[in-house]
Amino acid sequence: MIYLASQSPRRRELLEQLGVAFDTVDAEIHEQRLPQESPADYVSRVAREKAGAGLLALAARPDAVVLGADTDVVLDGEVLGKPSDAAHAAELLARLSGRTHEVISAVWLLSDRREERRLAVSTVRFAPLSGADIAAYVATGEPFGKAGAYAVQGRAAAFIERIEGSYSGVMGLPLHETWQLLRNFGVPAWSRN
Ligand SMILES: Cc1cn([C@H]2C[C@H](O)[C@@H](COP(=O)(O)OP(=O)(O)OP(=O)(O)O)O2)c(=O)[nH]c1=O
Repeated sequence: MIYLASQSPRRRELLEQLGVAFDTVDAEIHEQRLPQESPADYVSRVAREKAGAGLLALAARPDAVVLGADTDVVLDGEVLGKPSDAAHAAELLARLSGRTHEVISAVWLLSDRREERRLAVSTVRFAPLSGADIAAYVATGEPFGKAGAYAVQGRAAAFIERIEGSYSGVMGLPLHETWQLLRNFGVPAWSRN
């Protein structure tokens, strides 16, 4: 049985899109980048810790395969994270304005016998935004709970000139990479009715 170690409704929807039967498991972990840790290493570690916490919580089920994922926005080597309030959201969006940034998504599959990871790195180009654009977007409430203070699948689509990489990865779960991992673990996608 597959378990998604995530509270994110977006990840649930994305995994449903693959047609895989799964359940969710609670896996709250503390997310903090270590000194000297690269953004990709950080995102990967957090995703693995989520999956590991899920596996631990399911110790009673030896057949469990747990999926953990993490997504972050990286600009000039800095991990932007989620906005703490409206002013922080506006500040993050002003930094992304007119520039290209990276979105790193890591996905891990863990069982008590094996573990495997895939990473999806995408580049996203934002149009130059005015102060009014940013204020209007923050007022929608959409930036909250999102890495980099925007949602590609929401109204921020209006700001995005170009994406290269994995659209589902930018949303939070890179589906091609997830499908590859599931196959390697012997879980057929499209298995759900
Ligand atoms: C860049 C971007 C991020 N996001 C979201 C995806 C992730 O849910 C969130 C990044 O935070 P994460 O820490 O990756 O995930 P989460 O806290 O939402 O969920 P959980 O830890 O329970 O799995 O930002 C979008 O929805 N759209 C986007 O365009």
